[in-house]
Amino acid sequence: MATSGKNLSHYDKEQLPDTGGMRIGLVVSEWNEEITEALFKGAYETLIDCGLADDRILRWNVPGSFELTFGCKRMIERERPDAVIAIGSVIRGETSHFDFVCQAAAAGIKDLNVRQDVPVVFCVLTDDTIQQARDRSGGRHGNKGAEAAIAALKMAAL
Ligand SMILES: Nc1c(NC[C@H](O)[C@H](O)[C@H](O)CO)[nH]c(=O)[nH]c1=O
Ligand SMILES: CC(=O)[C@@H](O)COP(=O)(O)O
Repeated sequence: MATSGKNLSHYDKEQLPDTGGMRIGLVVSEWNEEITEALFKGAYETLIDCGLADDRILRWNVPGSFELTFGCKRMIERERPDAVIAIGSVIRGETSHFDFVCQAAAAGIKDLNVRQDVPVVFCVLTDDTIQQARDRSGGRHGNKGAEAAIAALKMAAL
């Protein structure tokens, strides 16, 4: 099912683990700030709605999606959160740079999940147009940040 077949913001709090005591980190890319701030808002509001206090939510920024892997790695080393959400927005331009940034971000975050024990959630939009990104960061398809927050809570409880 493609994103167009579901709303990224829908979740059932009854299906969630006990979030008491959890601490969730968010590493946010500054590229396409309109989109990444909307994704962060969706994730933050969902975490609060699911019972986390503001002081249990940690945010760091990185320049772009390519740097998400290092930012998540460094946050895990220094802060030991229960899970980390990597937030980015990659929008296709004129060259193949899009492909390399997307592949590096996905592979780096996957590798973090394989090589250490804090779950890292992939909240990186990879869109052909700004409209596609807007539709998935609080628009007609919901907010991938909300989806990522739910994934982070579930993974932190494993
Ligand atoms: N074009 C986009 C980028 N490019 C920047 C890279 O992520 C990286 O910061 C740079 O290559 C220096 O290492 N990043 C995004 O997140 N989104 C884009 O659309
Ligand atoms: C994803 C990118 O790096 C891209 O936005 C850069 O644009 P361009 O390929 O036109 O240099």
